[in-house]
Amino acid sequence: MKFNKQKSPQAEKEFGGTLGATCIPVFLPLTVLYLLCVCRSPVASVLQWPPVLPPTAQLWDPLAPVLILGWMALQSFFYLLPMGKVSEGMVLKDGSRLKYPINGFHALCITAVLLTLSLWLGMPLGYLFELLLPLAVCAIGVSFLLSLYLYISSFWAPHHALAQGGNTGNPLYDFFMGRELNPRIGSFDLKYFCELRPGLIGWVVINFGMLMKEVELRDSASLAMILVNGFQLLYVADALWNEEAVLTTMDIVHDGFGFMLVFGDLAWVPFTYSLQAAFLVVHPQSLSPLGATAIVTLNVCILHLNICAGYYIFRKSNSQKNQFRRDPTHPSVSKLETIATATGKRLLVSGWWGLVRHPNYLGDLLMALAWSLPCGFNHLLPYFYVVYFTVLLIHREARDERHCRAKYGLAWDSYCRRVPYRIFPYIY
Ligand SMILES: NC(=O)C1=CN([C@@H]2O[C@H](COP(=O)(O)OP(=O)(O)OC[C@H]3O[C@@H](n4cnc5c(N)ncnc54)[C@H](OP(=O)(O)O)[C@@H]3O)[C@@H](O)[C@H]2O)C=CC1
Ligand SMILES: CC(C)=CCC[C@@H](C)[C@H]1CC=C2C3=C(CC[C@@]21C)[C@@]1(C)CC[C@H](O)C(C)(C)[C@@H]1CC3
Repeated sequence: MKFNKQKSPQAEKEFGGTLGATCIPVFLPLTVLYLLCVCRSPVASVLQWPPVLPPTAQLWDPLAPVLILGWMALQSFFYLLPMGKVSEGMVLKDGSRLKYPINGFHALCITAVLLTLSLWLGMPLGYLFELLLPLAVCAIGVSFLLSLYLYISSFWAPHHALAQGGNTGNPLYDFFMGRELNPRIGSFDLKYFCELRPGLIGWVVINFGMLMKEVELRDSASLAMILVNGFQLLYVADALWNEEAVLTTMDIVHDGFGFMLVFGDLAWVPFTYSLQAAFLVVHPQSLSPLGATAIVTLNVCILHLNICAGYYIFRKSNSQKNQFRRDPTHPSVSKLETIATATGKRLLVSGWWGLVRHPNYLGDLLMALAWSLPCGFNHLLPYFYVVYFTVLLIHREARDERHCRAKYGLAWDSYCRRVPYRIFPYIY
């Protein structure tokens, strides 16, 4: 294959352009380490000054690289096992479609069996709490190395395999955004694998490790810890159960595979999304009889908020769009009102996608809130996820809006007139 230095015509750079692409890879890894330190400090205040810094000895453990590389190898092995069906992705620029194994849920189940077995063999899973910082350091290191490999190898990819946004010719920006859309080693799809396997399953394993640490320290798991573990396990199991739907998301269809996604998948998700569980290990929510009644009532409300409101909206809207994009004639979506676009694709303007322009973000945000509430109201740290996620989704919605306006032009404008609110009905 020949060396490809061709650039795509690029209107405007995203994420703050070259400056953003230079600062974010420094700032975000430090944020992960900082949050992990804050969460185990007694005060657990993100606003604490001077900030809590870890002694260098706490950043490294020789076990960490073994665990991270072993984990990646184990999940790659599950990915390659001939289990589950094979599905096709969306049509690519050259008219072809890639094939993807749909066996993520199998991988989660086998991981659960292995975890149970290791518990039975007496492995101290609670030790993951002590290892969090060195594991995060290694995951960050792996993210940099993998992104570098992806950047270099993308020069051998054919021009039609490059992502629209990540080949501007500016090395820092392209390294950050990702040049190639679907980098593969043989039939092994690196982006699809990283998006759903090592980080997402790693997140629930870390959560479970925090639960075991709590059992070690206080002989039983708290209600708050059980709720956080349960909600987040539901989220991850749902993502893997509906794995096929990820093939119509922005990450797979539009974004290149560069540092932003690699680091997001391998380091950011497992180590910041598990902050609530790690926080609860050091900051248990004490329960007086009155407090217990209030907490149980609150938790019933949280359960409803998470499962009935958040999860329902999130799942239904994602599945509706996925079904529509795969087969608009399917009985579950064929009666929905749509508008035509010049590209031949249609846009849904009724059903969930007629409520707001991103109903799936609304559901996701409601769930995010439900994950933090069990941690009480005395600290900001457990609410980090809600704050970060709101910012991420508002920014993501704006990016998607720009892409869709460029793709669909006037049809997108008429969709916006029909469905004026972006995420929150009557608010935003
Ligand atoms: N937990 C986390 O950290 C994160 C979770 N998420 C979740 O991932 C899920 C996927 O999100 P994301 O990939 O951002 O975006 P979407 O899955 O919403 O995909 C956006 C695309 O959907 C298509 N689309 C938009 N409107 C319509 C319509 N009316 N009718 C038909 N198709 C439409 C367009 O693509 P086209 O027309 O080309 O098909 C658009 O580019 C969401 O639930 C989100 O909450 C996202 C980011 C982080
Ligand atoms: C701050 C930073 C580095 C941001 C990078 C963003 C990534 C963390 C997220 C971009 C899109 C994501 C998705 C999920 C996880 C977070 C990232 C990678 C997702 C896999 C979570 C589970 C959901 O069910 C999902 C499959 C819909 C979702 C897809 C998008």
